[in-house]
Amino acid sequence: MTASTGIEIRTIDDDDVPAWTRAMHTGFLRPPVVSKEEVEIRRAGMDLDRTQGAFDGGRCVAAFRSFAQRLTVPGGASVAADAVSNVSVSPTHRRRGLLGRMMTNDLRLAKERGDAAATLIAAEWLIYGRYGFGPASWTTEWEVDVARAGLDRRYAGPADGGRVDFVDPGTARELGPALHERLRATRPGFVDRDERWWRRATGDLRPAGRPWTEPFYVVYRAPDGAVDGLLAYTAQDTWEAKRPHGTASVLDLIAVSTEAERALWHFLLSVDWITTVRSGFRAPDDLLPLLLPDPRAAKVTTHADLLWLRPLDVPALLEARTYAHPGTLVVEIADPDGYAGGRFLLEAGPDGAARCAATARPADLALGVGDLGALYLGDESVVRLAALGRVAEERPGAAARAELMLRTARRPWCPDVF
Ligand SMILES: CC(=O)SCCNC(=O)CCNC(=O)[C@H](O)C(C)(C)COP(=O)(O)OP(=O)(O)OC[C@H]1O[C@@H](n2cnc3c(N)ncnc32)[C@H](O)[C@@H]1OP(=O)(O)O
Repeated sequence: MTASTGIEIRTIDDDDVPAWTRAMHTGFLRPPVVSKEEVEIRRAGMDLDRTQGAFDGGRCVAAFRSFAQRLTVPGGASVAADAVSNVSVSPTHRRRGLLGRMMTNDLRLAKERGDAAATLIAAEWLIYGRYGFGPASWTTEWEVDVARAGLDRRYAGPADGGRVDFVDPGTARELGPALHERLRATRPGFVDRDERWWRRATGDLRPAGRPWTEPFYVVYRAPDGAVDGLLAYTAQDTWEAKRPHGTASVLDLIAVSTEAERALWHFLLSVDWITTVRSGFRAPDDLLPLLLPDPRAAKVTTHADLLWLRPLDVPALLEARTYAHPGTLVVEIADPDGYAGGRFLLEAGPDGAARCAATARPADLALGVGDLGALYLGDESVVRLAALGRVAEERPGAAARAELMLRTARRPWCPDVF
């Protein structure tokens, strides 16, 4: 095995973008071809100061980049996060520490910038724990057997006076951002979507070399005319022995009210010729199964971790969110990388707001920084981690108390893969 010492890691410049993109494709098992058009599209979305490449004798063999992100936390505030993406090391150069070197550089700069946390969507479970990331939100995908669901097949639209309409991609691009912002302000785990996100999702920016299938876009308007829901889906038209066996796959379904959510799911589940609906990656406690008369018609096809979170500033993080129960807690955080370690006093008031600062008081709980990442959005159970020996209960009863404070009524959900 060759050491990584002869390999230069540096931020890239404009001339490196084609080679960097090729290196990324190589690690992601995509054909190692890069068109001029793809370079232009990618370049426009990259912050070169935050884009690293590894170069072996001038050849780019690894890619890594990060970007500024807002992450919604329990209570609806958002924190500045360092979103890590496009991590790819060529198979010829794997396991020589290249990812480790690029991650170290990136986290150091994120800490210097004052980001509260780093985030990523992990390709594999075993990669990122060593860098202090923990799985902070999970996702579930269902496949609904429409015939079994028991919904009224005579459905002719929302009964609440609202309406459901198809819109063209341009209208989806116009209406989507404001709707998403309304939802993002209420749902922990959501991350911001920029203009590029909407342009890509609506076919206005198409990465070269990958086929584009125009989705159907549907909006739900409440009785007062407000756009409260947006659905994007593709459909596959399949027949067997003169019987329709179509599948609809949800790309995005965002809604700010139960009525909107119900209307959009009911609409999709009543489209003629569609016998199977794939939900896409939803929150594990999504309403979908329980909207069906027979929830067993919705079969779980994926249940997995999605958003991983690496705390960088514990007081900033713990003060940004709210708490379901008032209380005080002293947590001792171990962070071998030195960014977020220490002992902190968290004091949550009856209004849910909290103060947090370093303290010399004895710890109630001791845990690693990655486990704080897993607990932060309220999804993981302190008691469960204590049972596993990952949270040490230094004061009897502290785990149960922390559980009451940290858990959220609805589970956090990140609908975006970045
Ligand atoms: C946020 C994202 O973009 S997720 C996408 C990640 N990319 C991919 O999965 C694409 C295919 N894989 C790759 O590109 C690479 O193998 C990477 C990026 C996963 C790892 O890069 P490498 O440069 O090989 O990692 P590096 O050598 O720094 O590994 C550091 C440690 O992590 C371990 N590790 C790295 N990847 C994995 C893995 N997939 N599974 C288990 N352990 C891993 C290494 O064994 C090493 O452990 P050690 O220090 O105990 O020996």
